[in-house]
Amino acid sequence: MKLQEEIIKELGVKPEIDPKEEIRKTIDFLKSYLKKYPFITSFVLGISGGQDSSLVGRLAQLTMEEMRQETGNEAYQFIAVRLPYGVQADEADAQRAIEFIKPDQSLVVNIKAAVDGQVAAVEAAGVKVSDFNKGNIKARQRMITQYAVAGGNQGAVLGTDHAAENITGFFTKFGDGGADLIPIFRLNKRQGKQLLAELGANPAIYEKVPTADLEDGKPGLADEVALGVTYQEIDDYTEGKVIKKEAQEKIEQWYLKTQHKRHLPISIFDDFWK
Ligand SMILES: Nc1ncnc2c1ncn2[C@@H]1O[C@H](COP(=O)(O)OP(=O)(O)OC[C@H]2O[C@@H]([n+]3cccc(C(=O)O)c3)[C@H](O)[C@@H]2O)[C@@H](O)[C@H]1O
Ligand SMILES: Nc1ncnc2c1ncn2[C@@H]1O[C@H](COP(=O)(O)OP(=O)(O)OP(=O)(O)O)[C@@H](O)[C@H]1O
Ligand SMILES: [Mg+2]
Repeated sequence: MKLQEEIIKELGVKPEIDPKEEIRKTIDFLKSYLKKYPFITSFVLGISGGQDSSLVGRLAQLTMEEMRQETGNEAYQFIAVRLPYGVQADEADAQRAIEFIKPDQSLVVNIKAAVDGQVAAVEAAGVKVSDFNKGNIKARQRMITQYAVAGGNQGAVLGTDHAAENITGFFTKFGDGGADLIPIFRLNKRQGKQLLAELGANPAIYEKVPTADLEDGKPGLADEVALGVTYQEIDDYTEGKVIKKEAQEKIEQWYLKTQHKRHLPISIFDDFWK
């Protein structure tokens, strides 16, 4: 099988989707998980103001509303967590996302003291921490925080991993890659936008330039610049289309280099827990 076909099969991407159907499928997936494990009563997710956490956050909120209605159990709650490092330059975008999600609960945990403390401790041991490496520490600190919130709320941590990010391994291993359930795994970036439009999101939410925003020295660095390939090219590739040779090579290089990262969290395609 051609590598492109193998990757598409592994990621489970469809060339075309019905957004309504995918919304239903995602909510049903999350609900069936909660029904299987009734001691989990909350979902926890960091909200950055970007596309992916806006989508997963809203889907999680809708899931909890349906769970409360069906069971009468008010303990079912979605907890949105703002996780700025100091003051977030695009805080207004994060607030716009919170307004769209309408989470049952919304918390703010500033990760700066923890990240700076961790960097200082490692450097005191003689290991220089680059700005890039510190960026991954930020992502892992966000993971630690989300698990702390889940731990205090009988919760599970959601992740925003999706096909257009998973394919290039563009996430921090055990950072934003560390989660319990990844509800939009199988969708590419443009399909995520279709779901947000169907959910009535302000287009500014899904037109925002995707950024990991992890490096102090490169604020708001666009994913597409960091990757050297566009989401349009990645999305086309995951839909089985023929794309420019250089872009194809770049995507496949990223895929092969990051194979070690594609493990663990439970997706809609896992059935061992059913
Ligand atoms: N072949 C291999 N087999 C087993 N393990 C391997 C390995 N190669 C590296 N490793 C391990 O993996 C580590 C490197 O992986 P990792 O720490 O993830 O670091 P790395 O992949 O180098 O960097 C993460 C990338 O993801 C981007 N990111 C992160 C977070 C969020 C977003 C976003 O879009 O929001 C993007 C970030 O900007 C950066 O470009 C190494 O330190 C090593 O421990
Ligand atoms: N500043 C932040 N505050 C809270 N959570 C964050 C923050 N930065 C990153 N995260 C978490 O890490 C995840 C990965 O970041 P990523 O940039 O891939 O997603 P996004 O910001 O939601 O969307 P986009 O990729 O379009 O920027 C986010 O979905 C979110 O859960
Ligand atoms: Mg982002």
